[in-house]
Amino acid sequence: MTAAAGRVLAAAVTSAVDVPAVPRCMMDGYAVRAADSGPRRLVGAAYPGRPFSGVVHDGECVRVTTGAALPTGAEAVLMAELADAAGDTITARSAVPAGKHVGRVGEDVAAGREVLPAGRVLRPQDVGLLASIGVSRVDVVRRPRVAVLATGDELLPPGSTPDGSRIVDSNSPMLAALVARDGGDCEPTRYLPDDFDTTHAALRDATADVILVTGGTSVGTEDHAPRALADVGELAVHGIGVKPAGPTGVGFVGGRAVFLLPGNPVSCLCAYDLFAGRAVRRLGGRPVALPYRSAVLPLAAAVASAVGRVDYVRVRVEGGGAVPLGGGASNLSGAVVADGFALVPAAREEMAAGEAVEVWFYDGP
Ligand SMILES: Nc1nc2c(c(=O)[nH]1)N[C@H]1C(S)=C(S)[C@@H](COP(=O)(O)OP(=O)(O)OC[C@H]3O[C@@H](n4cnc5c(N)ncnc54)[C@H](O)[C@@H]3O)O[C@H]1N2
Ligand code: MOO
Repeated sequence: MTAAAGRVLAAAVTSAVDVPAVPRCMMDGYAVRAADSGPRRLVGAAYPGRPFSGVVHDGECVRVTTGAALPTGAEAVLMAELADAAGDTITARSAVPAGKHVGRVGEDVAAGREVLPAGRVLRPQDVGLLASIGVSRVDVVRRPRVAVLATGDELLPPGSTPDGSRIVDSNSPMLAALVARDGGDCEPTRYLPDDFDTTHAALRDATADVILVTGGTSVGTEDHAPRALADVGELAVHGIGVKPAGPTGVGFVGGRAVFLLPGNPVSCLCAYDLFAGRAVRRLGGRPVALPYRSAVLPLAAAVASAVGRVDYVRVRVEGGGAVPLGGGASNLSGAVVADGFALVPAAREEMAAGEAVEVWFYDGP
């Protein structure tokens, strides 16, 4: 069942049983009849899993520990600290009303109650609760499989040292971490040279639910992905009013969603978060909205934008304000020092210092 934590429940779970199944003692002490007063004779003991087999009558009591089934006939538990024991005679220092320190049947979970709805992302305590009602297997939504096709003759796989004009692929490990966060599973990255036929074949042969292509999305002579996708499937969108991430493309091959993510690492991050991540989350049964907590903060400085374009602005939070950071789309360090990002709406040409802006925090929900 531990493996179910973090997964999305496919169907609601209803409890077939009461928890607890019997009235239980909530304190260490003595199980007594409430109407009874005066000294009581100790007639036995009950422990969790080892109930008292007799019946408690007036003038009697049974030693109990927390979690023991309340013995038949008993109505309350007298806490050990409130009792004086002299041999087998137990005297209460104060009255014990019926029901005192007794957990009722089904007080945790009543039989017939829906304990977890479909679509729930299972938390550790959910898994524990499922175990407590005797459920050892649940149906969960399959994790979407995601293929990453990293294009570029210049790329060296992670683990390499940058070598002159050859750079180390930073997009794939970042995407694998983003996909894992969103409940998907990335296949090992496929490295593709800047070549139309290879890109075309890789798109045609991919079997994953979602295909992420990084690099080669723009209009350069070596940018083959848009044409390859248009030829092998459908290029529904190419070029969006978002900066960075302008060359992003979206399409399909044989019913699989394909996202063309720009090679510049910050653009890749932005395009994944604003577009591809939604598909991964949706296919895995999770909420599609950005998985980031947000807060409305005043901008510490003006931000220039353009009408018709959404700007993805990395910000640091300082003194309660959002400080816009510079740094281009090719410099991932800008997104590393940022606490989060703000989006300048398409209708705005700029945002002024002091204006309230919604900041999405990279650190998560
Ligand atoms: N004439 C134009 N040139 C460019 C335009 C444009 O509209 N007209 N758009 C610019 C924008 S915006 C971006 S973003 C980039 C998009 O480039 P591509 O998606 O075609 O990506 P590449 O050219 O292959 O690479 C860009 C840049 O990113 C580096 N890169 C690529 N893959 C990775 C990776 N896996 N890990 C790390 N870095 C990677 C690559 O080496 C390049 O430096 O195009 C502009 N040009
Ligand atoms: O997507 Mo590009 O990053 O605007 O340079």
